[in-house]
Amino acid sequence: MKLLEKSQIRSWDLDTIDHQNISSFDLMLRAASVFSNWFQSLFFDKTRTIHVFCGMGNNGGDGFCIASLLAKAGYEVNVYLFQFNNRFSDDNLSRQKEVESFDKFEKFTPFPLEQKDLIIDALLGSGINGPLKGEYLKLVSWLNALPNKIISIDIPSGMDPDQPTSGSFVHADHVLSFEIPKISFFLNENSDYIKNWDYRSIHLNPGFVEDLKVMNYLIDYDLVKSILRQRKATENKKDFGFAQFCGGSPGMLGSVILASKAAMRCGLGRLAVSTPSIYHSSLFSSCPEAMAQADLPKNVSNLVDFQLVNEHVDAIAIGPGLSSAKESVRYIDEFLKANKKPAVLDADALNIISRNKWQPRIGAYSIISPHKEEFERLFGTCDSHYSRIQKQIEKSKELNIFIILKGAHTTISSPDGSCYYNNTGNVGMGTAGSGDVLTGMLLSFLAQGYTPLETCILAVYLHGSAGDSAAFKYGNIALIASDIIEFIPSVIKNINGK
Ligand SMILES: NC(=O)C1=CN([C@@H]2O[C@H](COP(=O)(O)OP(=O)(O)OC[C@H]3O[C@@H](n4cnc5c(N)ncnc54)[C@H](OP(=O)(O)O)[C@@H]3O)[C@@H](O)[C@H]2O)[C@@H](O)CC1
Ligand SMILES: [K+]
Repeated sequence: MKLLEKSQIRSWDLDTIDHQNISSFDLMLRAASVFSNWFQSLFFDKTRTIHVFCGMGNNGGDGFCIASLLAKAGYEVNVYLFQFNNRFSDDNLSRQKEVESFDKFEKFTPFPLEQKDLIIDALLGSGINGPLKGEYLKLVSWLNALPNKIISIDIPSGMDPDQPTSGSFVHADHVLSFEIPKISFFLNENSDYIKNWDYRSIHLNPGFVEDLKVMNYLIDYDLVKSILRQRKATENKKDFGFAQFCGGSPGMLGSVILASKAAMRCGLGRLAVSTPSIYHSSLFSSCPEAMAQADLPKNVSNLVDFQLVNEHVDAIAIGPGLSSAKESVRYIDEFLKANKKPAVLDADALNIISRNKWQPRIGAYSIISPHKEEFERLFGTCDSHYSRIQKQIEKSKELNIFIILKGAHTTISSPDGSCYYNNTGNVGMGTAGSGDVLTGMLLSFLAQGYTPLETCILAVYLHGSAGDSAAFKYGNIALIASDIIEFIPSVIKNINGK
């Protein structure tokens, strides 16, 4: 799904008014009806009073319109207008006439509310320009200290739709965004405050967004479904890719097993594993589907000759459990020199690259999947998660690589400067081996012939979804990496139908 910046949302709004021959006044009614239906499906108990807090722009106009619809639906509704200057939007002024009465505040003073009552936040929407000022600040601090449930229209008031908010904003319990979610819903800076959000279409002109160039996307079910291929009955294992996984070192076998199993569960045809031979029997007992790489003449510490590998495999993943021993450094050096195949680099491969400043040697269109610490070792420290994402995009362009920055909302950056936000996954996945499972999934899709971008999208989304299913069964405290693998089959089957 395309994620639009606030200026683009505004243009979409105007384009719809133009193309659908609808007035902005009527478009507001459409949005208010959508909100009101959604609200009634969630909060059907009509014994609680609803307090609608309206600002002076169109978000406030939505508030008046929604208050009138909810009153007609039988709710007890109180409306408040916060008029901190004289610049009303036209539609706001018109919609004020639809409610029987409202209290007006030119300066904010606190007033009592019953704890069980609900608050609808219609103070400010996507028209925000800069941090909250003056009376709004006092009002929002008061709202945030109340025990009442707050439901925001379009966006929590004060929140910047495109980037982290430098001031304060309403800490909403629920948000209904119009048409599409806002970019800022996926920023780590906001994740403690934006838990229950949803979006509903208000039927803005679809043609506008089809042609619109955007730099931000949300990875959603429809996108993943459109990428995941159906198999033909006549295909066989040779059609599903041959992958090479290189990793493991003394004491570090687990990552090899987790990655291998995850790779096979994502539909890989054949998998060869390069790992020290002392581990081959353990690997076979845990993942009999994998082949272990025999000792080859030029092996470094029982690893593999990349020139030779390149002739046979469709993709390589390298790094998990490799250690940063001298032999592993030589191994990565060899790999960077010789590899010609689509590749995934993770864990110790990234640590070795950052220590030796080999970043410019990473092959074009490779995928790297660092977590925050690995990322900062590679590219330097950042003072916020948002600035880390900006650097991620910049480095993808500069190095011509795909970067998966793992975290609460994993982001994928592509060499063309676009950024994909993921919304699956949970805190329970921050556990040993979870990243190895992702590496195995990436390797699998890459070897099956998906493009690097498709590979990143599929693996990141499905990894998070499998983690969500695992957390549903085991809880996010008990969840371990093997549980994620347990649920890969069902999440793929749910999407692909096969
Ligand atoms: N997209 C769509 O298709 C549709 C959108 N719709 C709705 O329109 C909403 C957008 O409406 P909008 O553009 O009128 O702006 P809005 O958010 O009400 O804010 C403007 C007010 O905020 C004030 N203000 C600004 N910054 C401030 C600050 N830092 N601190 C304090 N005040 C600040 C500003 O004051 P001023 O700058 O004039 O001093 C002005 O009074 C959108 O969110 C959605 O709800 C639907 O009705 C129909 C379909
Ligand atoms: K709002």
